[in-house]
Amino acid sequence: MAEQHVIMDEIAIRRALTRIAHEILERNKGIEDCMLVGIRRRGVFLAKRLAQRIEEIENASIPVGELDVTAYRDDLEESILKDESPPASGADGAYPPTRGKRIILIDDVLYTGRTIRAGMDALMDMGRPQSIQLAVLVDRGHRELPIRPDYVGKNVPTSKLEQIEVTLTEIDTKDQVVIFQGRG
Ligand SMILES: O=P(O)(O)OC[C@H]1O[C@H](OP(=O)(O)OP(=O)(O)O)[C@H](O)[C@@H]1O
Ligand SMILES: O=c1cc[nH]c(=O)[nH]1
Repeated sequence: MAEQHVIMDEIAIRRALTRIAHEILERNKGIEDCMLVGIRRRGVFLAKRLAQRIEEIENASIPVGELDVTAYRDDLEESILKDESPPASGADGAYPPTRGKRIILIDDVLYTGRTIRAGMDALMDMGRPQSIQLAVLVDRGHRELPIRPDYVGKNVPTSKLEQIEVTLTEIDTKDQVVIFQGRG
């Protein structure tokens, strides 16, 4: 098995999310009209953790939505029909209203930017938001589209041969970010 290096442990992930929660509040001057939207799958858990921290800091709740970008990807042989799979849902399965919201889109890793492009298209199809901001736990560079994050847990310069893997306790054994040599 390829050698792995831990670049963020549980404590580092926790601190990064706490910092991002404060940055979101500072930039938006609170949470009015704000909504967190996590990209499935791990972005959703990060969004829920951020919502919890924001709630603790502000003593007010912020809506959380889930986004499945599969139908909007540009790397599928045959795109799944958009109306066959609903792109988004709230934490309780209901569609959250996105029109007019300041949306903070959340994902674990930002690489080429293609997932985020798909996410923005999905959001636009659901109703015109006031704005979209982007929060990621790790930015590893190598963008193929003009997309940049507003909030970053950790910038990790990488080669294209390396892989970043984020694991979260909600679905994995531990909270951790590792880097290893992949297939590029
Ligand atoms: O900027 P990009 O080049 O689009 O890469 C980033 C995406 O890649 C990963 O998802 P992946 O499709 O590998 O699936 P996973 O969530 O199951 O890991 C990651 O979770 C991001 O969503
Ligand atoms: O290294 C990478 C690239 C894209 N997505 C990941 O999760 N890791």
